[in-house]
Order: sequence, then structure tokens, then C-alpha cells
Amino acid sequence: MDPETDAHLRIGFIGAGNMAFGIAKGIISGNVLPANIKVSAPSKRNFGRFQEIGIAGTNSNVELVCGSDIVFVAVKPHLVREVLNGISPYITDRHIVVSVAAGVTLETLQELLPENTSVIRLMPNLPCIVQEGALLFTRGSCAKPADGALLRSLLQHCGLVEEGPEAWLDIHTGLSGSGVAFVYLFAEALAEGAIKMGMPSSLAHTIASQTVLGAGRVLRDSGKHPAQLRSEVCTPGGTTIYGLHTLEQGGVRASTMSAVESATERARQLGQKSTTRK
Ligand SMILES: NC(=O)C1=CN([C@@H]2O[C@H](COP(=O)(O)OP(=O)(O)OC[C@H]3O[C@@H](n4cnc5c(N)ncnc54)[C@H](O)[C@@H]3O)[C@@H](O)[C@H]2O)C=CC1
Ligand SMILES: O=C(O)[C@@H]1CCC=N1
Repeated sequence: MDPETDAHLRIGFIGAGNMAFGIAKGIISGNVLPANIKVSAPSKRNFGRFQEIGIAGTNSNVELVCGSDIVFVAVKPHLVREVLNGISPYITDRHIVVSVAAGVTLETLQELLPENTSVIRLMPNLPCIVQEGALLFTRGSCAKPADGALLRSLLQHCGLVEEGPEAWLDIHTGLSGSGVAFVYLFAEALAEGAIKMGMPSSLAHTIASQTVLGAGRVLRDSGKHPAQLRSEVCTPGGTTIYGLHTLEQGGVRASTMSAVESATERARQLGQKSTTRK
């Protein structure tokens, strides 16, 4: 099955939040028709932005599952158990269940769904919304390579899609799922430095966002190590090395590494909680 050519493939999102919207937006920027996508949530309040891009909503997770081939579980991690208990009786051989919940392990997902269900654990990030996401997935024991290939081709318009061992998923959550917010913090601080020095706020924020975007594109497209690019910006005795020295004195490198570490550990904790919570 190829989502770009199989007009019959139906995709459902349980949870109408930020991540479901980001992935749905990425998917429909390919050739998947919005009419083949549905979203479910307890309140209609969340459906507005989905309806604006042609995706219908329902309050029934069961109705969504019965009308879908691929079901994305995009609720907060502590709700996964309750949601899967509710839909499990309606999951059949034809379904592929893809969870994006941080920390929730394949073991937990498989235990909550019928035996032999094709389950995939995926960690996306918010930039899927502009087709620049970084996504990593792991197939459960009953998900075939073809199911992974189908997911990959469905998500190809969301950004970079990689498959890897489950142990990497929590790390990817710290690096990239949460990492997006770390970059925003840095962008905000860049702008505030400029505001402190007298630049108008809106211009400072516009330039900070363009700086992050430009630096990111050069980093990705050149394939160079960040240290190499950093040295290309530094003139000996110039402005950049003075600024970098200040950042190093503030411990930016150590605190960023620790941020990835804490977010990874928190994902692992969330996984344990979702196993112990009934
Ligand atoms: N926001 C992000 O950048 C990322 C989020 N994630 C994961 O995505 C999942 C969703 O996160 P967000 O979209 O940020 O949350 P959110 O709070 O924006 O959305 C959650 C949605 O679930 C709905 N919901 C609540 N109970 C429900 C139920 N019983 N049945 C159906 N829908 C229900 C809510 O109404 C809401 O629409 C989480 O598990 C999170 O770990 C993963 C990567 C990045
Ligand atoms: O903060 C969180 O738990 C989710 C997972 C990665 C990004 N947002």
C-alpha cells in the first residue's frame, strides 16, 4: 500500500492537539486527501483548525478506529492506557496503530492491544507542521517491514523520517521532540540580548528567528560538523569569539547537554508510569 497512490487508505488521529495537527498538516502536503483523514477528541472545541484544512472530527474514538486503517494515538501519555482500553475491542488485523506518546513503550502498547496488532512507536516533533520535522520510529514485534515502509512513505512530507531501535526513542524525545523548545529558548534569548542593546523588539525577534533558520539550514545542508561551521564564523580577535567565550562561561554547552539528558530521563520515567498506572 502506498498512501500517495492508494486512495482508499484511511488515517485517523485520536487526539486533536498540536502534534496530531502537525502530522496531519505534513501528511496532506503530500498527495493524501484531507477527506481520507479523521480526528477524534472529547470536545468539538479542538476541531476548528482541522476543519479549516478539510479534516473532519468526531467525538467517538471507536467510530474513528472503525473508519481507519492507520490509527495515530496522539493523546498525552497518561491517557494512553484509557484510550487503548476503549478502542482495543475494535482493532483488527487491518489496523496499524502508531503511538506518538512520549515514553510509552512498545511493551505497554502491545499489552493494551489485541495480540498480533501491528504497533509502531513514533516520536515526531512540531516542525512537521512546516514539513521540517525530525521523526524516529520503531516497529513492534508484529509490525512488518512493509508497515514501516508504509508509515515512512506517509510521513515523508513531514520531514526527516528514520527507523531505529526503541532505546533511541527516548533519546530522540530529548534531542528533538523537546529540543525544538530548547532552540526556541535560545532564539528568545538571542532576541532579548539585542533588545537589551537597543534594537526594537519585533525586529530583534524577526532577525533571531531568521538566524536560527539560516544557521539550521546551513548546518543540515552542508553536512559539516557544527564546530567547523562555528570556526568559519569566528574571525581571530573578532566579535564572535568574544561572544562564544561568554556563552562558555555561562555553561551553555553543559546545560544544553544536561537538558537533553533530563528530557530523555523524563521520557523514560513517563514510560514507567504508564506501565504502573492502571
Ligand atoms: N507537542 C509536541 O511537540 C510533541 C508531542 N508529542 C506527544 O504527542 C502527544 C500529544 O501531545 P500534544 O499534541 O502536545 O497534546 P495536546 O494537549 O495539544 O493534545 C491532546 C489532545 O488529546 C485530546 N484528548 C484528551 N483525552 C482524549 C481522549 N480520551 N480521547 C481522544 N482524545 C483525547 C485532547 O482533547 C487534545 O485535543 C503526547 O503524548 C506527547 O507526548 C510528541 C512529540 C512532540
Ligand atoms: O514535552 C513533552 O512531553 C512532549 C514530548 C516531546 C515534546 N513534547
